[in-house]
Amino acid sequence: MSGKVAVFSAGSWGTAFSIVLADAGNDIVLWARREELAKSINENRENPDYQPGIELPARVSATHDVEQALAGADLVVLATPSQTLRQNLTGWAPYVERDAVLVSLMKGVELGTLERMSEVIAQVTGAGPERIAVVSGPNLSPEIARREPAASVVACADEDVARMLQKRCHSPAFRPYTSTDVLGCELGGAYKNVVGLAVGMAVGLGFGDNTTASVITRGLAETARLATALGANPLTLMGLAGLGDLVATCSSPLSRNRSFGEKLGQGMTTEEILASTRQVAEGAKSCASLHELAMRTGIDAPIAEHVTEVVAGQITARDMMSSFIARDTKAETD
Ligand SMILES: NC(=O)C1=CN([C@@H]2O[C@H](COP(=O)(O)OP(=O)(O)OC[C@H]3O[C@@H](n4cnc5c(N)ncnc54)[C@H](O)[C@@H]3O)[C@@H](O)[C@H]2O)C=CC1
Ligand SMILES: O=C(CO)COP(=O)(O)O
Repeated sequence: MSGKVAVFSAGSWGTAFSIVLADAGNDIVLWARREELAKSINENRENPDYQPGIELPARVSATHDVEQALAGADLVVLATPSQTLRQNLTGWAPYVERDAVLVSLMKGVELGTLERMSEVIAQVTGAGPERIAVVSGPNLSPEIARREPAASVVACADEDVARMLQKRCHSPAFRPYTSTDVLGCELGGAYKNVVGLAVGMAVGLGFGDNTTASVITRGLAETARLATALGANPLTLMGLAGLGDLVATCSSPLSRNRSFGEKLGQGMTTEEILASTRQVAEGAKSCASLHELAMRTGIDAPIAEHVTEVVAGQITARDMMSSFIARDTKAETD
């Protein structure tokens, strides 16, 4: 099964996932925000800004023209920073083919509205749940771009659509599993970034594996508590889009969220860290929306709460770790 796929945009994950889709037999048009980047990708077969040193397959071409990217595409893959999706998609939506399936690769929750990316897509495009899908799993983009073996979850409320997407992105190095739990996959993906920040802070403070394993495990408990309260299948959180992604993010120096946390742990401020990178660390924004979502749902979320405070400069990473230990004691399963 193959066809034309439009990928928005040519950042780290959009570029790496284009390689997966091309290896699976699709023709990809990769939209780049900057015209000169699109030109450079077409001329040099490489995205020097986001996946340097990786040769792009012949099936991948780039454009800065939205209409050209979307014409005839039956799959539209969205990989912008989460907080920019609504505004961007509002401009792109008029050119999306009527029956195209919109696929979110994003791992964030919108500030203010507290909406997941699939909800933003539904509102902006009017697409029904059978046209909205999510891909989420332990997929650090530099490893995917190098075609190192990895698995992931493709979720859509309509199982037939999930199966179609599974076929469209099953490549020799990338193994997708289907799910109908869109909410569970999205919350797993967004929450692991926040836990990755907390783990990074512990690493930056010089703490070892007991500390990081404790934060990872309690992070998974916190994620599952909120996601299941909102209707997720608990097994999703034990799978690739939950535990799998949490392990990859929290253990890898390639993770931008973990690295961001590490710098906070070493004493840098959020502003200093943001000024030092062009890539997005979604957890630095979604910590606040997830904390608010947890409060609104009546769920205890100390990791999201404290990470939000550290990112906002209200407490230090060391304060956060002390507070985790000093909290009222309780049963593990409460
Ligand atoms: N990089 C990775 O390993 C993975 C990333 N993701 C998720 O994919 C999403 C995108 O992440 P990355 O590609 O890694 O980010 P990135 O920072 O590498 O690239 C972001 C892309 O969005 C564009 N962009 C930035 N601000 C924009 C704006 N205001 N309007 C339009 N375009 C804008 C940039 O030009 C760039 O093409 C995030 O939600 C991230 O959590 C998910 C799985 C893996
Ligand atoms: O989502 C990811 C891996 O699955 C990428 O993590 P970072 O955004 O922290 O780099």
